Parts: sequence; C-alpha cells; structure tokens
Amino acid sequence: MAAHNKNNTSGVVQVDSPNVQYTKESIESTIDYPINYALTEKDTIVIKPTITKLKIRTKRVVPKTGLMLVGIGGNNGSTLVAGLIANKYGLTWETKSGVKSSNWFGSITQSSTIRVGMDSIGQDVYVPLKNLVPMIDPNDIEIDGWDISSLDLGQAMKRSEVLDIDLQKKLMKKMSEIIPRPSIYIPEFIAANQTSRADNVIEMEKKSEALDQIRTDIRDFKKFKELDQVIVIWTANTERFSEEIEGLNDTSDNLLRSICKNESEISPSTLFAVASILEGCTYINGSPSNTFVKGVIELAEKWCVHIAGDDFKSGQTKLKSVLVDFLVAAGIKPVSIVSYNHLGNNDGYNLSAPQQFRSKEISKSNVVDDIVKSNSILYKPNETPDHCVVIKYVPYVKDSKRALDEYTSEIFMNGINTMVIHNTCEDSLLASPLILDLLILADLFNRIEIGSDKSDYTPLHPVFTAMSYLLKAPVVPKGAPVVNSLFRQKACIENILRACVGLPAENNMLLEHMLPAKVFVEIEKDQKKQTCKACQN
Ligand SMILES: NC(=O)c1ccc[n+]([C@@H]2O[C@H](COP(=O)([O-])OP(=O)(O)OC[C@H]3O[C@@H](n4cnc5c(N)ncnc54)[C@H](O)[C@@H]3O)[C@@H](O)[C@H]2O)c1
Ligand SMILES: O=P([O-])([O-])O[C@@H]1[C@@H](O)[C@H](O)[C@@H](O)[C@H](O)[C@@H]1O
Repeated sequence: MAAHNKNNTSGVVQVDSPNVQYTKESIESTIDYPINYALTEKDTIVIKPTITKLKIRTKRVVPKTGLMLVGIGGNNGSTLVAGLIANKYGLTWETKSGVKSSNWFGSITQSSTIRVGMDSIGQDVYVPLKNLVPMIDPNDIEIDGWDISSLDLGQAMKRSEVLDIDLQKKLMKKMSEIIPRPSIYIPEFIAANQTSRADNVIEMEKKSEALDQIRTDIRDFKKFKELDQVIVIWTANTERFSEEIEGLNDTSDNLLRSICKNESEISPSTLFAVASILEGCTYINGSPSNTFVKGVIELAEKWCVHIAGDDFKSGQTKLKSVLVDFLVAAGIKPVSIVSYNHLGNNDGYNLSAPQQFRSKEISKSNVVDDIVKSNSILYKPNETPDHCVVIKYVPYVKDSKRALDEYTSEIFMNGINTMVIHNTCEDSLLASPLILDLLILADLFNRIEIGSDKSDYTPLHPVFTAMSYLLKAPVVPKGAPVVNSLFRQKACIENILRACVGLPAENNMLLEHMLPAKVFVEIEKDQKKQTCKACQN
C-alpha cells in the first residue's frame, strides 16, 4: 500500500457520534468531565473521583471581527499587520536564498495539527487544529489601532527592520495607508527614552476624556467596518507597575471614580482595558504591565467581558516553560537558572529603564514557580532554584534578540547536569503569530457556553485561562492555579476543542496497541473496511 500522508490537511472534520449535534447555529456536544478530589485525611490522601456530564454549545457563525492594536506602529504591531496583508494576497519575495512565500509558521491555529484518532490500520490521524471548530479566517480580519508615534505603518515597518526588504517594498503601499490613531501618553509609565517617539498623542485634560476618546474610536471602527465584534490587544510598550491602592483601583467603582478624579496612578493600559470592557470588547494584555489591577478584573466580571494576559510567551520564556517542566517531571532538580538576553529593538530600549525592566523581570521569573512547587521530592517547602533574568539593550542586534540560558541541575548520586543554550529569538517574527492566535482563540472561547444538568449554559469565566499557552504570566480567576507548563497549556486548548465536538480528552495511553482488539468496542465492519481514497488508487 502506498504510504501517504494520513494528515487531513484540507478537509473539514465531522464527528459521527451521539455526543455531538451540528445545527445551523451551533455545535452542541456532551462530555463526561472528570474532577478528582484529592483530600488529605490524617497521613493519607484520599482521592474521590467525580464525573460531571457537561453540555457544550459553540456558536458556529464566526463574527465579522476587527482587531485594534494598541502600539500598532511597533515592531510586533507592524509585523503582524504586514503578515496579515502578505498572507491575504499570497505575497512572495526575492531573497538571497531564493523566492520565499508567506506563511503563518508559529501560529498554533494556522500551523499546528491535532490528533483526532487512528485510521483503519491503527495509524494516528492528525487534522489542522483550525478544522475542528469554526474559527476566524485571518484574511477576514479588519485592522485598526493606536500608537503614540504618528508614523504610518509603511514607515513603521521600515523602522522596525524586521521583514526582508523586497517584501517590505511589495507591502509598502498597503501598509502606508494605515495610520495609527492618536493614543494616551502618560510619560511616567514608560521609559523616558520613549518621549521622542510620542508625537501622536490625545490632547487630554482629564483621563476620563481620554477614556471617552478610546471608546469613541472603538465605536467608530466597529461602525465604519460594519463589524460584529472588536477585540483589543495591547502590544504597546511595557509600563512600570501601577500601585494597587485601596480606594483607588481595588474595586471597579473605585477605579471608575479614580478615572473621573484624574488620579495619577491610573496607567494608559488600564484606561484602554476599561474602555474596551465598557464597549464590550475582549481585551488582551501582551505586555508584562499589571494592567489588570483588581478594579479592572472586577469590571470585566461585572460586565461579563473577557480579558487575558500577561505578556506574550514567545521565545526564551517559552523554552524555559518546556525545559523546567521536562527536568522536574524527569525527577531532575534544576538548582540554577540564568536567563540572559540582549536585544536592540525599541522594546529593549524601553526595557533598559529600571522600572520597565522590573515588570518584565517579574513575568520572566515566575514561569517556573508552579512546576517547582509541584515536586516536593526535589524541593523542600519554599525552596526554589536560583533564578536570574538579565536583559541588556544592544542596538546593533535590533529585533534579533539573543537569549543565552544556563540550566544547572542536580542529577543521580550528586551528579551535576549543565545545559547552555544560545537561542536567537527573532522577537517580532515569534510574537506576531501569537497575537493572531490570541485574537482567534479569544473569539472562539467567546462563542463557547457550558452547562450541566445542574446549570444552564454559561460562558467561560471573564478571565480567560485557556490562552495561557500564549502568555508568560497567566492572569487567572481568584483561587485558580497558575499553570505555566507549555504542554499542559497546549493540551488545555486541544482538549477544549475536542470537547466542543464531543470527543474525550486525549489520554495518550494507547492501550489499543497494547491489548487485543476484542477488548475494545469495534466500529461497524463496513466502516472499518473503509480505506482512504489514496489507498484505493
Ligand atoms: N517577542 C516579543 O517581541 C515580545 C514578547 C513578549 C512581550 N512583548 C511585549 O510586546 C510589546 C511590544 O513589543 P514590540 O517589540 O513591538 O515593541 P515596540 O517598542 O517596537 O512597539 C511598541 C509600540 O507601542 C507604542 N506605544 C508606547 N506607548 C503607547 C501607548 N500608550 N499607546 C499606544 N502606543 C504606544 C510605541 O510607540 C511603539 O510603536 C512590549 O510590551 C513587549 O514587552 C514582546
Ligand atoms: O518571550 P521571551 O523571549 O522570554 O521574552 C522576551 C524578552 O526576553 C525580551 O527582552 C523582550 O524583548 C521581549 O518583549 C520578550 O518579552
């Protein structure tokens, strides 16, 4: 039999099961959802498994969606917009190593696959992740945004020095037509070295006026492009942390009152988050700034508007969340992690200021906490590895961020293992596909409602945790655990998609290959005989 690619790279996926119904408006599924309660009774952990039959309803109609980027003129913003245009028009371009074509590598919604089962001869079958449930087509996305820099996106793309020059030339006309809206600029929140960039600023007497302007911008964009929804993503510079002060920003009422009173401790990113929530727009924070002060989270909960953050997980930290997970899960004890990186883009310039660096240092450091805490054999209570994060601004390397990591671990019989990694992370080429995924997954999770025989259909909690895979420092609902392990985070997304079409979570047990077929329920004979068209030829 001719070997052929069993991956279904084009077709739609249909689940034939009593656990899923496809109607015109929605996909309605049921799954058995396990929760194991592990309770300590004296010196014993007693595990009490439960199964809840959940009903899941996913709206099939994908809304006409607009993406508004805060910081659209930055390296990430201009690179993402360029990528959307290049892919939409199928642009190719000359390079010294030949003609290159547009793609969405690095996007899990566009370039990753998911195992959905096995074929009639027991081989794994994978389909594109995006084929399981309806998702936004990147070519349909309308784009707008704000920047404190007035450069049009053609000049911003040129300033970023990220994309090949022949591609830039082919993009220049369309990119130059995109002009950033004036934005909220409060100098004290970002590095003083950004002042020279700020020539496109909302002239505001009060923060409430700026808030109203952002809300007007969102409404204008939605109306002009006849959109069903707008999603706002912050890809502007990292701000210093806002102080969380009782009576100022600790509740939604206090926050709104503080904005009206023009309180100084309210950051631009918090103003954008409030404006987005009040306009019913999902808001995502791609920076490590603590935009989501308690008052913002409460506002999102009150208005049932989804938010997610913080800080795109693109390169050095993404690898860290894999390596530390692998080491600890292997019973190996990381005892020293040193993450040094230098970069020469404007983000690096902004991060060269101590307060802005501190925001990033926190998000890059906390990523190992949950994994370390999970293993009490390796680590005593409160014991943690040495963990040092260094970021240096080196103009020459521009957006081509160099990450140098050293992982030192204790192994068997007092052995020491040291891994040294040099990782050139093209910052914006790694981050831009994540911004696309955040938009597409936010829309999908907005369209999911879940209930049971005890509860009617309910939207997911306003604080999205299912997108933690894309974020360094996941913001989670009160009381929920922070998970940084990259594979657990990817499995979360994949298993939610499986559940939407009535498929059980992937358990990776593969018992079907360890036991005789007679042990298992068989599908109807004629279906089993079914062979794919390629095999019939
Ligand atoms: N791999 C990555 O590039 C990566 C990964 C994780 C997080 N991030 C974060 O993403 C953000 C953007 O990164 P970048 O490399 O594109 O940086 P950048 O400096 O190139 O772009 C940021 C843009 O935001 C604009 N800006 C600053 N303050 C603004 C405001 N108040 N309103 C509107 N625009 C404003 C700036 O003019 C600039 O054009 C940063 O916070 C960075 O830390 C980037
Ligand atoms: O995602 P990652 O590569 O660990 O982290 C990166 C930092 O190392 C880098 O200094 C900064 O420019 C980027 O904003 C990004 O946050």
